[in-house]
Amino acid sequence: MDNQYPELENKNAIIRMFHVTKRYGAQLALDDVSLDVEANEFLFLTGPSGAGKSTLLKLLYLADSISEGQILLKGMNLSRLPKKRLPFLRRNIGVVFQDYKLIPTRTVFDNIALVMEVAGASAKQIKRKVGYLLRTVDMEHKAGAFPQSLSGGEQQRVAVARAICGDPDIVLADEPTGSLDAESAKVIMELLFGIHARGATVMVATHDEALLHSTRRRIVTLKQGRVVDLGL
Ligand SMILES: Nc1ncnc2c1ncn2[C@@H]1O[C@H](COP(=O)(O)OP(=O)(O)OP(=O)(O)O)[C@@H](O)[C@H]1O
Repeated sequence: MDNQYPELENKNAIIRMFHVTKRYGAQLALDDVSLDVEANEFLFLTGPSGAGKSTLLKLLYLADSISEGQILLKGMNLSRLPKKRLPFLRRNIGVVFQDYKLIPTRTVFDNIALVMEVAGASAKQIKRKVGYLLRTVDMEHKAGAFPQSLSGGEQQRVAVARAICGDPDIVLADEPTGSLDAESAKVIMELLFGIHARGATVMVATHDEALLHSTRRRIVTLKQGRVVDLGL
């Protein structure tokens, strides 16, 4: 394992952040964040607007690079990862965004199938898996529809199916219920709890006070880029 901090060895952690700082120009988005996430944990990330929640998730799904510090994902140091290993690592991470980010020119079926297509799965494998996922998120009847014809809750159900299509070990969700009504939000959270129950590590960034009050799971709180409560 490419671990610069052997004194902090934690064999159960699937995500390890050590003194991570992220700057956008002069703006400090994350400030000396250290955080371990255990394999198969379900964890909430919260904090006021601008606290750094999206930035933290972005660093984990490799959409942005860190300014200082280290991140180990499944024991791999992201700063030292050869570029050719990036696609492999990305396939192990499913991402759900607040604004769904479905591809407008592809059908529901094809949006979900994309991850498997890229990974080189056969048409038969794709049909079986996407069919199963469509049933799981109760969207079988909309397989041929295009995203713009769906409600927000339906689009988010498709986005969750897409996120888990490649059987990722880690699912990162950034305000997945932020633009949904209470009933749709509940469905999305149940899907995420289901993914967790099947073995994935799940991190959910949210402002949703009702959700946070009703949970007994770990809540990590950020404020102005710093972790102010590890929720342990
Ligand atoms: N691409 C960027 N360029 C410049 N500044 C950025 C960029 N992305 C984020 N920031 C800044 O970094 C800080 C953290 O932003 P971030 O989006 O991570 O917060 P957040 O906790 O997710 O907020 P919200 O709950 O409003 O989504 C903010 O001050 C933001 O303005």
